[in-house]
Amino acid sequence: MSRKKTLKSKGGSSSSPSSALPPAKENGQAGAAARAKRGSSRPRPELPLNGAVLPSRPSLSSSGEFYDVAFKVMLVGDSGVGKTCLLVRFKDGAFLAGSFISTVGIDFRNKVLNVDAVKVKLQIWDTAGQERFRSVTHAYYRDAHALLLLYDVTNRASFDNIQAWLTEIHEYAQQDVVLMLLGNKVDSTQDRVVKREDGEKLAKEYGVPFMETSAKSGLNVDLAFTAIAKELKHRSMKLPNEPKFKLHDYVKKEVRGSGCCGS
Ligand SMILES: Nc1nc2c(ncn2[C@@H]2O[C@H](COP(=O)(O)OP(=O)(O)OP(=O)(O)O)[C@@H](O)[C@H]2O)c(=O)[nH]1
Ligand SMILES: [Mg+2]
Repeated sequence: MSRKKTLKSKGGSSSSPSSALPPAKENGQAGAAARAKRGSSRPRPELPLNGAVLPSRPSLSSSGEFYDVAFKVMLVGDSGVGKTCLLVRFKDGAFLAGSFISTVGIDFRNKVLNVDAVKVKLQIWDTAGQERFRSVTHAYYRDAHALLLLYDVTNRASFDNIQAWLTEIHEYAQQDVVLMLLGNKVDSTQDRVVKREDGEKLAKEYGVPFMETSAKSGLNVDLAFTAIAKELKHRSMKLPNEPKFKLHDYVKKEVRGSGCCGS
């Protein structure tokens, strides 16, 4: 993808609730991609854009779990950075070792988290990083409440492409989308080519929270999704006297380093 230094300003964000949400089955697969490819109707709306805030009347997800509020999170970044593995680690607590199977189009998984006694359902969309699927994923940005943007610390090009991804996000996503930068594969210490400080510097430049992760070891994986869930929950359900949740501060406090001593 081409690299652009400056972010383009967006010509007004649409907040129509005709959001791209999944078909009835719990873990969507090719159906969503096929629909997007056909350019026909996007997945059936299910949640309003600000989340389904119904604390007094919990909803039942298709997996049979109750939830109070639901949000859509998208994983984006170059092919091979570990988006699918990150999602599988978070959802199933396992690592997909072995040969790399690139995602085709788009896929999703649901997970319900307990955030301050509120059940938050995250509907997590795993996009294909390959350039040829870019037009498919563009169609889904608009309805995302949060984006996790990944690069691979063992692949310099994936880091260099972050600015281009940010340009794309600025162009297609909602202006107030919650964004977090993740440097994945920190377990591969021998192959690391992107220093933690480089990731921190870039994140600071763009004002986004940052952490390094490993889908293989599980480092910071739950934290990344929990932090997003907390931010979204607080945004949609803030009580009058409740202090504002500060995502940056929370991440700084909770993040674990990849070194020996959890620094
Ligand atoms: N060492 C290590 N390898 C990882 C990690 N995460 C993913 N991988 C490996 O990296 C390769 C790509 O992982 P995927 O999760 O499929 O990458 P992706 O970002 O989903 O790629 P696309 O679907 O093409 O966009 C696989 O061989 C994984 O086993 C990690 O944290 N550490
Ligand atoms: Mg994938």
